[in-house]
Amino acid sequence: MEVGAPDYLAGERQTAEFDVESMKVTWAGSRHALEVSDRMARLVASDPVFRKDNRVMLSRKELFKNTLRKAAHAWKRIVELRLTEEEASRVRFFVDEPAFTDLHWGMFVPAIKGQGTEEQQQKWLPLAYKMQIIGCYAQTELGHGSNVQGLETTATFDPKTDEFIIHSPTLTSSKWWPGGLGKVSTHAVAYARLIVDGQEHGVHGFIVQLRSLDDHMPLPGITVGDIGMKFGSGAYNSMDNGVLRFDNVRIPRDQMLMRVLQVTREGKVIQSDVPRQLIYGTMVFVRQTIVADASCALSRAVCIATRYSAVRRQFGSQNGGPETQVIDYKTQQSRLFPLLASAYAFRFVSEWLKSLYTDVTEKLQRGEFSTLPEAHACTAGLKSITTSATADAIEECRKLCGGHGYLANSGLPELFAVYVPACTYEGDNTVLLLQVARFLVKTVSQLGSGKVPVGTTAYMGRARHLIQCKSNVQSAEDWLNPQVVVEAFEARSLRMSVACAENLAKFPNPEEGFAQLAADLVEAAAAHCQLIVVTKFFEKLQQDIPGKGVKKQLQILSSVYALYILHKHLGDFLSTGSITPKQGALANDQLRSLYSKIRPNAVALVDAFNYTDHYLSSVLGRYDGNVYPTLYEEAWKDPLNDSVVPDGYQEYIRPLLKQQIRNARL
Ligand SMILES: CCCCCCCCCC/C=C\C/C=C/C(=O)SCCNC(=O)CCNC(=O)[C@H](O)C(C)(C)COP(=O)(O)OP(=O)(O)OC[C@H]1O[C@@H](n2cnc3c(N)ncnc32)[C@H](O)[C@@H]1OP(=O)(O)O
Ligand SMILES: Cc1cc2nc3c(=O)[nH]c(=O)nc-3n(C[C@H](O)[C@H](O)[C@H](O)COP(=O)(O)OP(=O)(O)OC[C@H]3O[C@@H](n4cnc5c(N)ncnc54)[C@H](O)[C@@H]3O)c2cc1C
Repeated sequence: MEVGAPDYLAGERQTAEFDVESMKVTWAGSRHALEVSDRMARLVASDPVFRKDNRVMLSRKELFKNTLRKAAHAWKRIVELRLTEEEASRVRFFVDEPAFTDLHWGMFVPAIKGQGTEEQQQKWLPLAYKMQIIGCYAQTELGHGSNVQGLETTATFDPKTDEFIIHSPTLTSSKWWPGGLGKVSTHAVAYARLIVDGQEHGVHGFIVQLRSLDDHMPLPGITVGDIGMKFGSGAYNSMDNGVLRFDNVRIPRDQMLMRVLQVTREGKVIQSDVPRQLIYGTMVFVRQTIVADASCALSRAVCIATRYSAVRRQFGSQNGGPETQVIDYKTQQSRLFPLLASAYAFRFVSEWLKSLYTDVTEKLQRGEFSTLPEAHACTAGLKSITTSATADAIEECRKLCGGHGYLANSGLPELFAVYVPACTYEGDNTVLLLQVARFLVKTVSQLGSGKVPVGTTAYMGRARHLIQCKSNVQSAEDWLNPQVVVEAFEARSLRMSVACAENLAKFPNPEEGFAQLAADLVEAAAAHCQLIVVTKFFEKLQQDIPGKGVKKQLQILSSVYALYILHKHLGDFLSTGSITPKQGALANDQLRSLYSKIRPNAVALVDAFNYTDHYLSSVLGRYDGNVYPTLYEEAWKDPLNDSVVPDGYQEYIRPLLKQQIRNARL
């Protein structure tokens, strides 16, 4: 905010009962992370090239070219200022425009790192790091996305020339969706069925050059282009999601990513001791980053809706005084505050997930693979529940802002349009929950075998207790005890998984049973993932959290998150007998009283996200709360208002009006 400018939300900020600067550190993860983030946000906000308020007005071609300009400018600044990897990734984050660079840094580079041998990494990574080649991740095809084993593209080894022949045998085998592919990438990690000596060896990744490094023309045998406009204006249309066909394209043998499986010069196929699932490793990496991204998108929407709810007034004027701030309505609070709590919950679970991922990666480097299934289940499940909740929440925030939320300059419509595909990409959310369900059912089925469940399923080791325990909540206050809450969540989750396992056992064919019970399995998987989020929030509070009143606020938010989920899924808790109807009602009483505790802190709790007005790009979410004059000014900037009488008046409006006059005379 400019120095000396009026702050219409100052009163809201004065009621805060905690130190906002300390909360900013907790949200960012460390003082260092906050400092870097803050500096990069300001760098981007102060650079006119990164302007984004005109995005929805641009045609697809203009939007795309502008995105290229921004990406090139960002890279120039990164090089000129010698930014670290951490700083560079924050710059890309604050530029806030889906672009080919997301896939280059987010998937192409990680795929080579995770699936390439040492030599392959040494050859390709320096080129990618300097952006002398630009890559994408070409897995999905027109006919298959979720079913990776169903991909049709082939990679046939030719021992005569020591090459692979990459081919798209059918229309449905055309690669379809990869971001950055349509117009920019020079290379792809393309996934194809490996065929050696007539034998199939599953799907593997191959580095394929697509375009000339001299004139950007597609290489012989490559047909490539953009798949067309997507949902919304602006939004994800800055990305060139692409289509790609291979017509017997030859690549050297050493361009197959060979960490998991090697093909020798003689055409021998050698399986290393690395499990084949590592081919899916890039998806595990990205799913983990998507959970962090959910907390960003959600906190952004909540920041807009909270500030605007404090500015907006409707009804309730007493003796000509001001009307009631809509944030004071209990209904507004019961819709908004759980979303605020969810933003914090997702932030902390993403922190934990990142540490789990780092730990598993280190173990994989040492040849220890036992924790891979849990990493897969956690990343898949948390990606699923956090993106679904965030997509719903952005739309709820739009509604919380009433009519003005529907204006493009509220920032919410575009945020929604950019965000919703997160429920689909990197694995459709239902398909991913079914993966979690498989993991849970397997864990339950091994309970009697003496195998002790560990990690996030450790609670299943107490199945005997959890299957029959009764919650001893007797007052609303009791619901503030994390142990009581966690036990109710554990009982619900365990009982749902056990019920699924028991029902599955009734089917002679387990796969048929799995298919029939899929809807129940998805619910059991979601319950397990919600337990993880609740537990990790409470565990965060065990840490030393400095700053006046910060821990207290987080305790309130953790209880709000847990009790909101309990309220939303009360049916599960009751039908599994994990709590009684009376206890459910007490949880609701507690929730109401927690909302009152959040109210004086709400604006400060969203200030703690430390978002610049540039990043928020929302008139309603402005830091200073100066909403109405800005809305009024912005309206006049619309191209329709360039002329008082619109284009088309002479052709279409005037004749109509004249005709009415003639009709009236008749
Ligand atoms: C540096 C900056 C970072 C910034 C990041 C930027 C991010 C940018 C985001 C950009 C936005 C969009 C990009 C989008 C990209 C994409 O969408 S890429 C394509 C993604 N596609 C998918 O996600 C497909 C989903 N399908 C699958 O994952 C699999 O096909 C599925 C798991 C559903 C099934 O696979 P099958 O091989 O058939 O497996 P199955 O037989 O069921 O299971 C076998 C066995 O393997 C285990 N398993 C499955 N997956 C994994 C895994 N990933 N890791 C480990 N283990 C896995 C499974 O549990 C089974 O185990 P079991 O013990 O035998 O039961
Ligand atoms: C914006 C965007 C960016 C993308 N970027 C990339 C990229 O860079 N690279 C890339 O390779 N791909 C990319 N993709 C593709 C993406 O990964 C796939 O679309 C995604 O994995 C879903 O697969 P699908 O489209 O085949 O959906 P489908 O599997 O066809 O899903 C359709 C419906 O069927 C249901 N369904 C499917 N299988 C089952 C099952 N077994 N049981 C129950 N229900 C089922 C789903 O729940 C869904 O409701 C992108 C997609 C989008 C939207």
